[in-house]
Amino acid sequence: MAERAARHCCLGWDFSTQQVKVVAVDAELSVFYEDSVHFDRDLVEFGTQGGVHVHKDGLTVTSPVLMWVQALDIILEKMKASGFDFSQVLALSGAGQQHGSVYWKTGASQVLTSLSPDLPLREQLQACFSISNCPVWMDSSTAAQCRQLEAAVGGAQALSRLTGSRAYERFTGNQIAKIYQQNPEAYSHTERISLVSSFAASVFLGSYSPVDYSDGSGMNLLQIQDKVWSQACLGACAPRLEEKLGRPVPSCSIVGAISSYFVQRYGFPPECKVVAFTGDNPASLAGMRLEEGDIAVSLGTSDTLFLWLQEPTPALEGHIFCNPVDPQHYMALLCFNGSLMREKIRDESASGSWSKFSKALQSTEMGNGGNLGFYFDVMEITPEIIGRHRFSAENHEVSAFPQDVEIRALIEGQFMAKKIHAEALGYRVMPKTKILATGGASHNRDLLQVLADVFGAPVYVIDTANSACVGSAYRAFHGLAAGTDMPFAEIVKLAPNPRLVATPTPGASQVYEALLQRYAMLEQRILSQTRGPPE
Ligand SMILES: Nc1ncnc2c1ncn2[C@@H]1O[C@H](COP(=O)(O)OP(=O)(O)O)[C@@H](O)[C@H]1O
Ligand SMILES: O=C(CO)[C@@H](O)[C@H](O)COP(=O)(O)O
Repeated sequence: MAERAARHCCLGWDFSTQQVKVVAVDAELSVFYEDSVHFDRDLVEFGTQGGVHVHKDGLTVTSPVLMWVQALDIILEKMKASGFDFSQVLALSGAGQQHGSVYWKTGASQVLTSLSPDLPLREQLQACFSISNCPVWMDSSTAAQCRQLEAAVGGAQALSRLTGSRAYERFTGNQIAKIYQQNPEAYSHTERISLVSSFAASVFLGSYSPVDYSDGSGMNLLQIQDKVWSQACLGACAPRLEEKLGRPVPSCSIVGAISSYFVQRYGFPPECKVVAFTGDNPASLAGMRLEEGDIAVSLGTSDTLFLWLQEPTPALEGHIFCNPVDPQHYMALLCFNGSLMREKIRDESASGSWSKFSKALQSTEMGNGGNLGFYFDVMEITPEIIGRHRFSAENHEVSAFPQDVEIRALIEGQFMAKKIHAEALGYRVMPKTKILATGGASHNRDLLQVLADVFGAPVYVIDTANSACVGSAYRAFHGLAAGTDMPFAEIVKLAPNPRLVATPTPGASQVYEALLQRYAMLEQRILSQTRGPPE
């Protein structure tokens, strides 16, 4: 058999809600290997749906930490079986679903540093966690802790100025506060708290990895301008929290060399560097190489919309994070529920088939004959609305739509909400605006056509929908150049340009101008009905 040519590369990982994914990117920035392990399908023994367990209260949402560990075992074994040459890996980095937290039990660091290469990780790490089911970003059970945190720092606006966001239920500080209040024993037996991103980095390092500034901005604990933990926030959440979190680091830091476990078991070179892992949205920003004026839309388990910002402008809606590739800058992010609702409507109205779902989008007209819908089976994040609400062209609430109309109402509604809330943050579509789409649903061209029509801007994709993985591999290359002051844009200048996949249909702006106004008005109507009169 011909010898495979050596191909130096960096690996990019993504520990997202529904799967663990990896890509290998070579020195010319070409992706030459991609793999994934899907939690529901490949790890059925954990019994997750969409990668999570929704608890009886409908608010608490967790994922088993050992499922993530075992997924890593499986994907590495798959790579080995395919003949992947680990000896060529110069560096690796990765991403994690944001806000989720992992609780390492006292003594776990000892286990991490002395893993035997003869055994899988799952067998050796199973006693290492004081909480086996980790709170994840879909959890909305910490309203009480959010109010406590805001009160402690002088209100929602003050917290937003400090940490980039008002208190959000899914943000890690509030989740830690709940664990401390409801399970103080487990909290006191915890020696380290990681984000999903820094947990994954810790496994590769064989010791605790610090949290990076960008993912750390999703905790309601980090002062985003000073890049230090806020003592007021730490104190409001739980005692001795600073020592359990460790010191945060710039996102492009090399946090160490890979653990000898991976060298001996898989053949990584001992000098392979681990670059700080970050959140999946910050990693996607890196993978999509955003430019000023562009807007990125990630259509994954969650839908997110993000922008590069020079200056932070924290508000009561949306989030400001430290920028993952430029320590002087920031990014804005809005988060919405995404694919799980699309899948539900696909199952109900398109017999579970994406191609029938697409046909419904093709056979219905822009503007849907004036029919509008809001579909939130679980509490929406931006804004907080629950339930399904359908309106006729005359703004009368109706109980059902024909199947095709239902599908278009869902997709137009999801995209109109994104445009309205991005504009509330000050974003404006400009003549040179590009929309960069990524995530699993960006495979669907009919869906991207609606996105182009609603926003009135062209939609582009990069060659893989896994921008968080690709961005992680790019960040690993950037980490290798640390110390040379090489800007990230210089590192990725050879990367393939995004491809145009949809341009606005003529007449779209007239149709959606009116519809957007109605959507915003109806959204306010639903909000005032569900929230009741102002206090
Ligand atoms: N053709 C398609 N049309 C619409 N959605 C799709 C299509 N193919 C996959 N998806 C959606 O992509 C989702 C997974 O997206 P992905 O970005 O990989 O998720 P995550 O990174 O959050 O685990 C699936 O839940 C599925 O609903
Ligand atoms: O909560 C947020 C962002 O604030 C989510 O975007 C999570 O980061 C989950 O990401 P996916 O698994 O959907 O990519």
